[in-house]
Amino acid sequence: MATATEKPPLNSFKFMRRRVFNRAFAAIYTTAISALLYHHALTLQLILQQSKTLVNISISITMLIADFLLAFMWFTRQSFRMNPLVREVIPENLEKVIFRENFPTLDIFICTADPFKEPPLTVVNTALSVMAYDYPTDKISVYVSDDGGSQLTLFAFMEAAEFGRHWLPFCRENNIMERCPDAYFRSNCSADSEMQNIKMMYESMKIRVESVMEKGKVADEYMTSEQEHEAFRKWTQGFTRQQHPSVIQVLLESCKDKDIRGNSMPNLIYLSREKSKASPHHFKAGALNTLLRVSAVFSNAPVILTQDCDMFSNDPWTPHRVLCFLVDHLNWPNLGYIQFPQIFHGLNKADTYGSEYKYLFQIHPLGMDGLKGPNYVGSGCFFRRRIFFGGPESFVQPEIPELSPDYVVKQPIKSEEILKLANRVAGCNYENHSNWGSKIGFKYGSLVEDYYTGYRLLCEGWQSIFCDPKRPAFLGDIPITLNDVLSQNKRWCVGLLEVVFSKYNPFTYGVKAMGLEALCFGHYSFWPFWSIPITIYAFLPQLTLLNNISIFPKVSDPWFFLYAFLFIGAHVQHCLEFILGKSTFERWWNDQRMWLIKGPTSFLFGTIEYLSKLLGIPTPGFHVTSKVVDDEQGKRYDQGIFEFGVFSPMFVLLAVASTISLIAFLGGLLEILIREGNLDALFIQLFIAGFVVLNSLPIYEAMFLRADKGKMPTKITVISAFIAFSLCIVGSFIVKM
Ligand SMILES: O=c1ccn([C@@H]2O[C@H](COP(=O)(O)OP(=O)(O)O[C@H]3O[C@H](CO)[C@@H](O)[C@H](O)[C@H]3O)[C@@H](O)[C@H]2O)c(=O)[nH]1
Ligand SMILES: [Mn+2]
Repeated sequence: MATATEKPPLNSFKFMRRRVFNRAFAAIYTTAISALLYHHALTLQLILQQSKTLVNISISITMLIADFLLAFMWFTRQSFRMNPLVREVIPENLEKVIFRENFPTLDIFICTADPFKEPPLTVVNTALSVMAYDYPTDKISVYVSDDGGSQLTLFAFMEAAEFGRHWLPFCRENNIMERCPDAYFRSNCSADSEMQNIKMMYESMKIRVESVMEKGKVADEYMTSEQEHEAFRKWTQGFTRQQHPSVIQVLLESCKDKDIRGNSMPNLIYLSREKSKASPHHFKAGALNTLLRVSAVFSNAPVILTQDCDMFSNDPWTPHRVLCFLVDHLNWPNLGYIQFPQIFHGLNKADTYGSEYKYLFQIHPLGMDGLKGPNYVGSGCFFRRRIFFGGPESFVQPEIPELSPDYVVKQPIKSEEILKLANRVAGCNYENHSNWGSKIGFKYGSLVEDYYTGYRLLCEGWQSIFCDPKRPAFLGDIPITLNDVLSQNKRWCVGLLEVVFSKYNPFTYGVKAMGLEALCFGHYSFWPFWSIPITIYAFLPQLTLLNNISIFPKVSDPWFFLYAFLFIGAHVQHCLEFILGKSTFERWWNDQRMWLIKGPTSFLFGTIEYLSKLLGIPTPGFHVTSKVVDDEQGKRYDQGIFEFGVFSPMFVLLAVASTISLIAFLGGLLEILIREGNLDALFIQLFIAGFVVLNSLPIYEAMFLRADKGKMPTKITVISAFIAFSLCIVGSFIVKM
């Protein structure tokens, strides 16, 4: 073992050169924005002096509001650009610094919530991929939280425990990188008999799980031991997803269960916390807090990984990379978590729905890493257990000593006493009158529990680190229909607004606690507000264009160049950032298109849903994203065809906005070409309408040209065309008032 002085390095970082450019550009752009606001003030003054009509005044004020909000969002976004840094880890050096026997134990949490939206086989694959980490197996404990309370999921895990005994040694002996069985078998085929053998085992597990799924329950013939019968007896008549006792099943016990080579297996524990309609369960945050407690009782590892059920491990060395930061304790006494990016497999070439969320998951975290650290994104994040119990200097003691992060578990996990305690802390009333969700554990109060928890932890004084290795550490599923994408985004918006309107608002509370970093969180929290400028820009320039009212500077006016610079500058910078982040022009185009689409849909409807919730109108809460792929939809997705198909009120507004732009663009062109209208004065409006039309091409196609199941439902096309024409008529009446 190397001595302290000659310890080889485990990690390094460097600030990105582009921060210099970012800062210079930010200075120039700030000047331009100030000029824009000044121009707005001038216009408004002029209008008031000329005592024009109420309509003119309202138009000016509305455009001012839109531009002000865009400017504000731009301003907060610069926080990500001031100090980006990249890190590197050298896991090859790890075992020169710390012996394998001294690696800390690791508790891995996997959350699932619905066997029909999250197929148990997917969850099982995720679990197997992390059980097979290149890490001392007796130091790993995998906990599966099943909020769906489904015997189907438990059954799949019983099968997985058996299959794992073959899979783990197979991966180890063949030094396989893809330790998620499904991903491995999809990309490898060989005639090698060992591989054929294990593939057959996997297939037979798959068949068993799928046939149980089809039947909807686990029939007696599938239960092999008395222990299994015992476990499934919990599913009595009155057992429903919303109301049932806790189910905790130890499927593998590291000190007893061995793989086929005689090496120990990791602990594998199935948990479905108690649910009752009478007590709130706080969705995923509640599930994670139960996992924190139950895992404390069984193994209480100092390091925790949280994982969504569809995010499998793509690199067995990930824990090594994490340790490269964690063993460096002295440098980072306040280091609380290490976040890996969410990266997705199965994206189509163009990334039609911008599902990569390049900024959210890959570009912005680099910027935050140069400040206090990246936000927590719900999956692929390694925590120190201690972080959940108060700030670095202010430890908060949990109500029972067994849950304390420094408590040492003394009994075997299947002992009567331990199981009893585990069931107690998984009870739905356990958290009543306690600090869970406020001072201890994952924080309650927002549907984006990841964003909110990360934010609060950094406010408490913890730091975090972003680790983005070349080979993605995890790969996840993406929603492949527009409705799923927008519903997910809408849920996020509701959660973000819950934070904006709480006492922890990033611009007030956050700025005091963490300075510049708070603007990053503030920027995200204001996402739903984007609906205001985008919706204004989707309607106002178009409706005024149709009525020959000019609302922007003429092309011959020097102020025109300011508008041109602001538009081109922002778009070119985004596009460059995208391409430098190893993406393509096409993906950038779709990303900006999705941003426009979200304006009058998810951003706006998220805001409405939040307001309804305030008024006590029931809302869907945490609507889990479906991970099941319909074959036809999958095909269309691969071809890059937009998927509408269902009747969603969000689509109505989207179709109205696109139709109005089309009418305005064609009307404007006619006016200018045939009647020699004033191109000089109307150019910007014509350009905006044209830009929306260009972005809306797939929407027109879905409304008017397609016949497949994914087209815009005819009902929506008719309703929205009717609304669009009515709006045009009403608009022309109003301006003539
Ligand atoms: O009551 C619930 C609801 C959800 N989940 C789990 O939470 C995870 C995320 O749910 P999903 O429907 O996939 O949401 P997404 O919007 O795709 O997830 C992103 O956004 C969430 C916050 O809204 C984060 O929790 C996730 O980590 C992040 O990937 C899944 O594993 C679910 O099983 C639960 O355990 N209990
Ligand atoms: Mn997800």
